[in-house]
Amino acid sequence: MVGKKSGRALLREEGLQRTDNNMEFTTWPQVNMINQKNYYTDFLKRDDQILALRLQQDERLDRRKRAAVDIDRARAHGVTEGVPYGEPDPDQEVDEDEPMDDAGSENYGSKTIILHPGSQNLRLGLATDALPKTVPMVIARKSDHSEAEVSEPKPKRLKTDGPSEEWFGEDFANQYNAMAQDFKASRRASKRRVLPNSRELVTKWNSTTEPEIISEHNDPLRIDWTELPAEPSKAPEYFVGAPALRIPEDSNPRYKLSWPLRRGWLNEKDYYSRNMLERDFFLIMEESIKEQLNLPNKKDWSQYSCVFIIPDLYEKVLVAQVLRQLIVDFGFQRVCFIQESLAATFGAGHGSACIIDMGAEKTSIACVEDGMVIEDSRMNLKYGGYDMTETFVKMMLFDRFNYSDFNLMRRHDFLLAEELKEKYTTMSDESISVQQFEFHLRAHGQQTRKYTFKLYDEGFLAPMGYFRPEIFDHSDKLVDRRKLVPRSVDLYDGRPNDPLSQAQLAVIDYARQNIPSAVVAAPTNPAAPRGTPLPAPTPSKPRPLGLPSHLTTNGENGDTTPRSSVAGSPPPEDIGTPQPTDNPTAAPSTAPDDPLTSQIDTAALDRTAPIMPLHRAILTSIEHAAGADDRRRRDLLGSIMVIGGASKTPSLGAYLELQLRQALPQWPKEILVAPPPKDLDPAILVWKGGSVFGKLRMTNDSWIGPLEFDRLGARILNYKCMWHW
Ligand SMILES: Nc1ncnc2c1ncn2[C@@H]1O[C@H](COP(=O)(O)OP(=O)(O)OP(=O)(O)O)[C@@H](O)[C@H]1O
Repeated sequence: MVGKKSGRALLREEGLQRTDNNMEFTTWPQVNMINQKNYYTDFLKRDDQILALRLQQDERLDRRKRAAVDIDRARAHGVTEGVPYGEPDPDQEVDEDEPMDDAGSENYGSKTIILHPGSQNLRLGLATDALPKTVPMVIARKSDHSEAEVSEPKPKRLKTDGPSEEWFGEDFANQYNAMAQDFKASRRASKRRVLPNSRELVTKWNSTTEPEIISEHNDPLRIDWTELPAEPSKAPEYFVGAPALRIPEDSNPRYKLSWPLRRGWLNEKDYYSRNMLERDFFLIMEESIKEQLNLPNKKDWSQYSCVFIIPDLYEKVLVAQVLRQLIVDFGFQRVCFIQESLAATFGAGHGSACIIDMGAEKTSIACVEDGMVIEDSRMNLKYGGYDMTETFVKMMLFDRFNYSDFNLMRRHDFLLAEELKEKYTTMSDESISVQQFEFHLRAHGQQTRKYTFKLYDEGFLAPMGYFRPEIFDHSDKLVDRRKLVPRSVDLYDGRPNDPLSQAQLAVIDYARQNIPSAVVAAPTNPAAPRGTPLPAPTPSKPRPLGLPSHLTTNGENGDTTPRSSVAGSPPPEDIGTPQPTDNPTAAPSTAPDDPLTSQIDTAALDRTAPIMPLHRAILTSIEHAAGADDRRRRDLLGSIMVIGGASKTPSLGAYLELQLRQALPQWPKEILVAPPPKDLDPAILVWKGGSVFGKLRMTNDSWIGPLEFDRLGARILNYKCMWHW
């Protein structure tokens, strides 16, 4: 047996046993292995070891002590005055969700500011206000040129000579004609009268009718342009909000307009430095609080709390920066965050709903149940009211609109386009026929021109773009994405950690397969021009509408196991940690053990604009929320609520309902699309929800104060968000 051991092993054994010189084998202290059976630690397992929870506990104790002192004082006062103190009923529980207005001597919400920034509009107000103030989310800064002088006209003309049918390229012409044909067919099918030459009537009239010139004193509705001092050097450095939009194009000095938020992201395309971009973003809010809420002195802001409303699929880097700004620079007493969809349910007073928020440049969809956003149902589609405006203008120009110089980059043209869209787009096909309208073009320093024009189906086909988004121009939606603002990554493993959902992955998958213009080439291949589609992904099997796409996203490998929620215990230092800015693509592209990110190259997320037809997206979101639970599916299908400014297009809800019913014929009676209750303006519903939230007692748990921020920085969000941060 001994002979079988190697000589070296024998020597080692012998050496270990030899103590004949009475010396230890090593002077290094020997640590014995811990017996795993008896091993125990409560490190980070008790609430009192977590600063955020400890402070919260202390605050509660303080409040109780103060209340006890108040009661003692009231009792003593009662004795001296001879009026007995009315003891509270000990059996009566305090309703944590009850608004705080009754809680103190002063009106609680009057010192809470609600901020909801959007791509086009910032909404802000005090929690006690019935309605928010709406400020265009734009800033004008002194510059050598106006924005229209330095950028190409919008809608983008691919060809400027030749007939207007060729201006926007063959793709647009084909899609527009196909939509018009389908519309004609559907009108015939529903027994509506269709005249064969309607479009010819429109193009003929528009191409031959000249505008009428109206002298300034005969124009009753002149624009109030923003006035500038006669001496250019005394002109203010910047203007914010509506006055910025009213600065004449030819002003001296020139001003250039910037929109720091685009498509719900920071606008990296129009800025050259992250500092400038963030400075403008916060400056618009700061000036608006000063002016609109009448709080000119920043020192007073320390008495105010702030509820900040963020998208459902937010970017951690931005939220972390907002927290820093609100606490450190604005000096608010405390700050809390709430997601848009959840705020919408608060505003509407519903516990559960499927919220479709159609804004200017993004449309978000999420299912909310019992006060929680269902994580895997969240979607953020990059189209909205602006895409519809642009498409409407394109369609009119295609049909020889007599104001052929239309350019949405010019301030007065942008405002005019918004006006025409609000007046003449509709999704009710009853009102479609060749009709004559007029508008006034009021440009600074020029006489007013009155145009008379004809419209046929353009006002119907433009909002149809939500259901056939190939017609929208997606070409510049991802230009310069991640140029300035890096993606958030986990501090420990360096993996991207912004929230993502199965529903959003399904959208990206759809866009890659079906909408080539939504996909841009990988930046690693410098030879490929922007806008070149990615190499075609493996073709997926056609997916019928309504089939749970969470079962088909992995479908390539036959894995049809439903995914569990993304939720899990947050990594301890999981904050919006930026990675180096100059190469986003340097991020580890897949996270093999994360079921979500392992499905897709995460760098590819930035190269695909999430685009999907609206009705299809809603069903996909609901499928991810409901899974195999039919009761939940039925509930969600019956509580679809369409909100946001772009949802105000007449009859959009009814048309959407029809599309959903056609897509899911097996659930005809369950599907219900409703506007917000009580005639609430759909554009301000989210803000309204934020104001309700700001007045709830329970929000006390999500407030973040300067002390907590000082100690933990943005990591505090791990403990203070109502959802998995
Ligand atoms: N009556 C109306 N009819 C059609 N569209 C409208 C109407 N009123 C406003 N809109 C559109 O609503 C959009 C603005 O909506 P909203 O203020 O909700 O957007 P936002 O919150 O600024 O943007 P986002 O959600 O994309 O960040 C604009 O495109 C505007 O043209």
